[in-house]
Amino acid sequence: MSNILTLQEYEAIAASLTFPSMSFIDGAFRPAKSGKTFATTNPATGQHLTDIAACGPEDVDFAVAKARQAFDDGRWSKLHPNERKEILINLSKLVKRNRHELAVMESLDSGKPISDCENIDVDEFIHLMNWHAELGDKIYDQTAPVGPDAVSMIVREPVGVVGAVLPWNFPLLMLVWKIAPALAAGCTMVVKPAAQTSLTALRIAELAAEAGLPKGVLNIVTGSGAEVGEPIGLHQDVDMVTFTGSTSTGRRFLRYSADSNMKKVVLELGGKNPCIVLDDAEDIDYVAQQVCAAAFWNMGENCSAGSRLIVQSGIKDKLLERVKVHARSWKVGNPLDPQNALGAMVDKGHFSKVESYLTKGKEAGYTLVTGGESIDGTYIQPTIFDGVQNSDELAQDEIFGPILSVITVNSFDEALSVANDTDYGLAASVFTANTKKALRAAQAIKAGTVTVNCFGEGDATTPFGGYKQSGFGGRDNSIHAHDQYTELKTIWIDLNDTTVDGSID
Ligand SMILES: NC(=O)C1=CN([C@@H]2O[C@H](COP(=O)(O)OP(=O)(O)OC[C@H]3O[C@@H](n4cnc5c(N)ncnc54)[C@H](O)[C@@H]3O)[C@@H](O)[C@H]2O)C=CC1
Ligand code: BAL
Repeated sequence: MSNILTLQEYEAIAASLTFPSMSFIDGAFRPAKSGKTFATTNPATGQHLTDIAACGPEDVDFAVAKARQAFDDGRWSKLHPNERKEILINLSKLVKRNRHELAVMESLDSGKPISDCENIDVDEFIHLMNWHAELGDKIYDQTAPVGPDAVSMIVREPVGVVGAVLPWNFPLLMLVWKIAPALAAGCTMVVKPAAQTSLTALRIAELAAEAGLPKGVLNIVTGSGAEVGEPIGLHQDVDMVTFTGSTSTGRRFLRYSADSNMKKVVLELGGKNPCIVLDDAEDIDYVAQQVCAAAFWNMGENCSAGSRLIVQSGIKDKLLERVKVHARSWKVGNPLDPQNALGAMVDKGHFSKVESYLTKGKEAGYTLVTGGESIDGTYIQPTIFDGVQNSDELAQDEIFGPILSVITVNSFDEALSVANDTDYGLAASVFTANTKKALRAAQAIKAGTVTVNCFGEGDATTPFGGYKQSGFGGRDNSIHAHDQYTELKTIWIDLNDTTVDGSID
């Protein structure tokens, strides 16, 4: 069943929305202790949406204290797993009930196309919250094979207070990737959404309270990276940080940990992901469609975007013809119009960054296959440059926009070597009719996810994260995400009936 409404219906919802504007700490909306605010605008129209609490270190201290109290007194961590499950499933139901409001809020705040907000961000939120809620009371601990004279239990315990620092490209999705497994494991949380896109996280916290989540368990602190992200990273009473964002900011979290309490750090970082198409790939039209999805989905504002097309010379011309046709069918414009597949870039700063690569591509003299223009200082056309060398800036930098670089290779081995010639290692796709080559490629490519004859990121059941400078310390999604929010404890019981003086009882 389609959840998509008409443009007019979305505009009516947009006109009726009230936007949350304060941080959510200890079960209540609160202004920043300093009283400061910052404006949040709709990147597609420039319309002012609301002023949001510009929190600082003192608000982080307050939120961490409340999360610590909520963890230590066991109101969540010691609740029966079954009861935690019920509350998280209630939250999932409430999101479903409010799905259109959340989808519109997400689209207005981020510039993302409404059809994606509905069919991906909101739908996945509902699914992932349910999936992890259901997992929470189905994970068994273990005993170790220690022989007849002892019993050794290996038990999982929630890590404690988890800080989550989020990006702006998938505000709802990255929120649920972090909070669903962490809450299901029994942790309490202090979450910092990206300053550009704080609205839906605040609304989710409100819905979580309505679902029965106890006070202090999920706290949302709004503000900048320097004023909120850094104090979370450096906090002595935060036990773990999970971060999704740029590799340079991820690096800082390792330093914050080293400079504070050696908190556990999990980083999901950038990518410059290869999409390999070999000469023997079948169904070229489908391959072209997938190449475009990899490059242009979410305006290319996607860590797993397939932004390097590594194509074997024998199939290249035929493939590019079809890729060009598909790229031109991706309509760009008003994010609230369900007909549009690409919306606005998230803000002016990011728009300028991406636009500068259009200029660089033209100045470098690459062949412009399609696109190449920005629109209204807001949108970027799906763009393809052919003739790029893998060592060039366009092929090495994470542009985070709808710009595809085409790199031509002459052999399978060259394709693999070019694919791995990057600092990143998040995702890759390979298209070939030869199963052995597909598996050899999947083994050889240093990336956390390799898809064969399709583009994708896996699903709730599969771990997501990176090799090399794309990730560190763990994986989002799947049972492995749950693991990262727990500590392993060994409990050893000696069964020998010996007393202190060595005699048998
Ligand atoms: N892997 C991914 O999913 C993402 C990658 N990026 C990449 O990063 C580039 C820059 O985008 P940004 O928004 O600047 O990314 P960023 O990595 O700086 O921002 C992500 C989060 O980190 C916070 N943050 C920023 N500086 C911080 C600091 N010093 N200490 C603690 N937290 C801090 C931000 O407020 C935001 O919540 C993009 O063009 C893109 O290439 C951006 C967002 C997501
Ligand atoms: N592609 C989902 C994760 C991310 O872009 O950050």
